[in-house]
Amino acid sequence: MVQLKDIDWIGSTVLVVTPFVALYTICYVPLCWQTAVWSLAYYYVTGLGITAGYHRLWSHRSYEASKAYQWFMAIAGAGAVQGSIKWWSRHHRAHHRWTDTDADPYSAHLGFWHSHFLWLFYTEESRKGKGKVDVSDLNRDPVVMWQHRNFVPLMLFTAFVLPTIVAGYGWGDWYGGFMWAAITRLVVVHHATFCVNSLAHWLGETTYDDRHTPRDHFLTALVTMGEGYHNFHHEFPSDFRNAIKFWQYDPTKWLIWLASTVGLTYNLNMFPDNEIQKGRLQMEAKKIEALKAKLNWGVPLKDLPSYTFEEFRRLVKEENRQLMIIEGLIYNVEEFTDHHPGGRIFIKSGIGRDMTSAFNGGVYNHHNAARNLLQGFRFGVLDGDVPDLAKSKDE
Ligand code: HEM
Repeated sequence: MVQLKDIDWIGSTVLVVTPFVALYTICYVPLCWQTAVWSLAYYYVTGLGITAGYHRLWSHRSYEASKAYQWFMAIAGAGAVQGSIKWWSRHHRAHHRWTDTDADPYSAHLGFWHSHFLWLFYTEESRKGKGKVDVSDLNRDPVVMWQHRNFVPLMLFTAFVLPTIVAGYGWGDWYGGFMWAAITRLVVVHHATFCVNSLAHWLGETTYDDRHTPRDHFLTALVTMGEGYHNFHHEFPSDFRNAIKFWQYDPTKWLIWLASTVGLTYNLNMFPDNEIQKGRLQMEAKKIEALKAKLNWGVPLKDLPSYTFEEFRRLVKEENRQLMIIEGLIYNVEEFTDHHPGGRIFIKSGIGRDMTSAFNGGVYNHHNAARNLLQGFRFGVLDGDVPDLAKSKDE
């Protein structure tokens, strides 16, 4: 049960109030084209600061980067108002290590809205002791520690002051700059990032592993700058990519790769393709097995009774059973005689005999359809050999 003292009142107020301000902006604040372009551009800058910087560089160390790139990402990410790199990465590593458990800060098992943003309402105190992870590398990182120490003024400047003064000095739209490029842009970046923890655990395919909730979906990728191939990401978190196909939307990967062509990023980590394909095929095989289980494949061989040839003949002669032998198995064709696509006569001629040769080309080489049908007619397993006289002739 959540107690009042467990609530982080400042963070919660910001999270609740900003969407209403954004709604007011959309309805009543005029938007000129320069501010529209700037808001969109700054949305990408701050969003990529989170996905390429906070997430793939610092939380997962999936690639390395020059100092200039690191400073840029640390400053850009601060403008997304999602805590410092150190704070963010600690929670994110806990999320990966303890996915879907009580120690997962944004466990999808606690509901869509909990994983989307309600988890942020709880104070640090109430989360203490849960999901411990190693962040010693971050503590040693000078860029990360500088950003952590100076986070509040840096965040206020990059999230609110910078977008406003660019629009103000640039084309005289101080009010629009603040309402659109600062507040509304921030709300969109917030909820886009939050979708990685909520939507990406609800919508789509479990392409590589279905033991946990992360899923792959194009729509989530679209709103999260490519982070929507989340099943892949949880399976191979050290890979700098989230999408591995060229046609899948992953602008974060494109940026990291582009930066590598001019030396700003390097050592881009990719999980061996052989292992990726293994995971994918295992899941495909599982899906096929589930589909197979829905079909009737006949009585399993191990459950069939055994009959000697003499017992088989007695059943045919004395009890008038419509049985024939094909490849060591006895089939009851009683119901099938009148439906045989090859005609009644051929089936009748096989009763009480071994028709292996005729069935397999001696008379007609049957297709898969016939072999599948046969499974439904299983009657028993033949114990021993068939006398030559009872075998079909090729005619
Ligand atoms: C229970 C056993 C059998 C089953 C389930 C079965 C099933 C079928 C099926 C589904 C076809 C359609 C084509 C295909 O799928 O290959 C077919 C065609 C045919 N079957 Fe059978 N069959 C059986 C036994 C036999 C036997 C013992 C003979 C011969 C002695 C025979 C002779 C033929 C011939 C000649 C055709 C071709 C018909 C045509 O296309 O004109 N079948 N059978």
